[in-house]
Amino acid sequence: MASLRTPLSISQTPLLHLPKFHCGNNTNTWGACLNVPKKACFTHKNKLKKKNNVVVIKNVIRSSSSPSKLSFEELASSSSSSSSSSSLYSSRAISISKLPARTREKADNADNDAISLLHERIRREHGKRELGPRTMDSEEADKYIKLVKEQQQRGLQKLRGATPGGGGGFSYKVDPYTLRSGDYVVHKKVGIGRFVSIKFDVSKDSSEPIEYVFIEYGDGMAKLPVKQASRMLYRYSLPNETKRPRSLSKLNDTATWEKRRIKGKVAVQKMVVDLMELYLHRLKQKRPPYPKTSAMAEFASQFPFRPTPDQNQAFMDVERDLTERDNPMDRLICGDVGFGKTEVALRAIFCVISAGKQAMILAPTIVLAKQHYDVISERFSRYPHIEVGLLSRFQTKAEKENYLQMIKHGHLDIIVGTHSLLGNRVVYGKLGLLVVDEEQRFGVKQKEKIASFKTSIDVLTLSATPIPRTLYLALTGFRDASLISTPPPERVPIRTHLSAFIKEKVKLAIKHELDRDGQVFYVLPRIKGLEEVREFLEESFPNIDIAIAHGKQYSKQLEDTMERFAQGEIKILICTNIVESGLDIQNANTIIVQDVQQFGLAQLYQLRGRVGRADKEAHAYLFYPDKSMLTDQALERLAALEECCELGQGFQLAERDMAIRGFGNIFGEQQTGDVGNVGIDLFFEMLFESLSKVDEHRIISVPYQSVQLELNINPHLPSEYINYLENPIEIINEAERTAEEDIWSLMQFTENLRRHYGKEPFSMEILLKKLYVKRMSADLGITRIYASRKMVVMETNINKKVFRLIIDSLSSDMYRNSLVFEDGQIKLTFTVECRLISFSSQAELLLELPREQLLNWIFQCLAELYAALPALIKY
Ligand SMILES: Nc1ncnc2c1ncn2[C@@H]1O[C@H](COP(=O)(O)OP(=O)(O)OP(=O)(O)O)[C@@H](O)[C@H]1O
Repeated sequence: MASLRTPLSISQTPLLHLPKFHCGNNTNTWGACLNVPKKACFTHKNKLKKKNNVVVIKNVIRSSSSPSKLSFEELASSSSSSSSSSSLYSSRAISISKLPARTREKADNADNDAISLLHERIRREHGKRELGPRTMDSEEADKYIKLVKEQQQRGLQKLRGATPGGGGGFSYKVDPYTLRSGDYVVHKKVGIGRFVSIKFDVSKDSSEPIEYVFIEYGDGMAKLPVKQASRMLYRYSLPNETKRPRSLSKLNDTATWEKRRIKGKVAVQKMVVDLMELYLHRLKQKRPPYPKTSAMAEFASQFPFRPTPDQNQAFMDVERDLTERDNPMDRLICGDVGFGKTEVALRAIFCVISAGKQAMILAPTIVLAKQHYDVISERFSRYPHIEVGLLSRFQTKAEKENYLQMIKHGHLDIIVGTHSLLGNRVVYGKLGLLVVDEEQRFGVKQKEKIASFKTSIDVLTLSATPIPRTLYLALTGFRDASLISTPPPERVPIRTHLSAFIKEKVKLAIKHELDRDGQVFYVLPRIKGLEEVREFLEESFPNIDIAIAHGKQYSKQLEDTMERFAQGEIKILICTNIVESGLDIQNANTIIVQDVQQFGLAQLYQLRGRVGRADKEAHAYLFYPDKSMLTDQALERLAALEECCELGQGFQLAERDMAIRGFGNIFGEQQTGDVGNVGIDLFFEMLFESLSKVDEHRIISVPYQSVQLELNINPHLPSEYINYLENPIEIINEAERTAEEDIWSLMQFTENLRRHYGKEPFSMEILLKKLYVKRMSADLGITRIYASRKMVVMETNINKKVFRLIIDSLSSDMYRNSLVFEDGQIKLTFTVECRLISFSSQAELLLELPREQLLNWIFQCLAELYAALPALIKY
């Protein structure tokens, strides 16, 4: 007892200043300061200098028979019996979890110990995302995974014509005859090389010459029979991408490539898991389903056309999202221009506002917003109680203010507008649905704002040329998507004419349209040339009404012009791409685009889609100034547009666009690096492989308490440390409790402990490691760990495929070579480690090994295995 209470020598060390504690009446105090010997491993030198507070540390009340050293178990178990005494000093003592929350800091002088390294690694490899308590049970997870897989299959089928029931129909391999000299190619077994040529050559065992593909590698030339090459070669980058690999692989060093390939595979797997978890997170947001009413059926029956089968499917999908699911909808309606997406949105709006909520329609341009407003007002005209409002810059300040008030107080049911609706000044009383038209045309900040809506309200996105990422998400099944791939009946493909600009051609085209009493769009990439065109056209067609429209016009003027064009008074509209998306004027069936090379592919596709929206044959004339002035990229784009002239080719076009612009646009920086490692086609093959196996790579954690660690280690904590801890029992209990919670809580606990008491003594480190081992085991589905002869055996619920993936994720060859999986057990053989720890005995080594060393070894091994977790779906 005396030793417990004897303060440590003052002369030996600088003062240890810890936060000031006030003691309860029954606690013994040691006085104002406590000095700790320098050699005591738990001192925290750097901290000492910084802190100025004076410390009052309480002593633990213990009976005189208390041992000077307590084992962890003894401490923990004494907690219940000593709870009364514990309460004596716990009322004001600081619990570790209540300490200042600078939890991400490292303990200054504990940087290089195994626990700190594990923390660093977990933060690096698991990202900032903290897993938190898992609320999803296996059954729920199964349901979602099934959903994702179904969507994935539907998406793939629709987008690429894959056969149902499998990923068939895909081939990422390249046809060698399409390669150009200098193209980078990837051979799955050898790595990245540069295509040289295809030439006839004689093989070793035949005199007949056959065709070979010659590929240059870092250390020589390889030749591959064409047949084999078409099975083994992938493109490194897309045909129009100029991306170069860092280096060429070497024929004599396939191991380096193999490592790179496996690294790529694991990265892809992690990406899939990330997407999956994001998706699941969204699915966990709840809102009550909307009621399904007869009024909805009545509203639907007022649609003047017979819906196409794809429209019907989209109606059903959306209705199901709203009325059957209890989490907010985030659905993409992908349909080519003019295929009838608007009606899908209108029915969703009806459903939501019938339940007393508001709906907001966000359009990329004011012209389009106005059109939506007109269409909605017309479609809802039989429901006079439904208030529709358009918020636009055409309004005066007072009008705007009035609208904002109406929105806020829920007096407007449907609000249409541009991005101004996303501003902070707009306060919604009871917003239930957001419809976003052409999301890709909004800026980054606006997209972020839109994304922030998605967790709380239903969002429906309409898109004709989906941005690559959207397309990709839809394709992978992580976003709900309905595809409208068939046009309304009687639609005729738009005839596209691409040529150099000739005034006569322009005149002829316009005359043809005017002769059939139609209207013409004349589009330029900039405002500057509009007047010049007007002069030319007024000269050519003196009796025809011609007007100019662009975004910089005085708002009222623009509104009037658009109105008059919609009414058919104006026959030729000379404009910028303000008419780009969504505008639906059925009588305008000729569009002329001058300086076509200055538009993006998706833009052009949209522009072309302004015509041919009824049953008349429509024409799109795309003029460039002179072919010699076009860049290769521009030519490629235009050729793509001319090729995709059939109805419904918007998706192919989006893909082409994606190829032209490069994959950096779809993936984040990290993924771009991963793509760079293995090349785009192999990356995609891996991606789809990983997606199709998303349900196989699941890890099912086990309860922490069910993990049996049969190592028989119960180290005793030195009495100095016990005394030094202001509340050892509570601290020890808290350690166990945080370990039981999750790894992040345990990490936080350890860091706080170190921050306040310095690096722990060896025996405490061992105790902590036991907790980490149990925590990591529980997360990895390991239920029992024991030593058997030369092995450590870990009984687990994982399957062979998961084990394979874990092994692929390991960064250390040593563990890769010493781990095997057999009959539900991961076995860690001793031989490799044996060298490391210089043990020579051959038999029963593990039993002879110091227990602490064995624990360290297991700790390190689990830390390695743990790095694979981000690549696994966790439940
Ligand atoms: N099933 C149908 N049969 C005939 N016409 C239809 C059908 N569905 C919609 N339409 C009409 O086709 C035109 C284009 O429809 P809508 O504006 O909904 O297309 P969209 O997919 O939104 O096109 P965009 O991407 O250009 O905005 C509209 O005039 C609409 O009334």
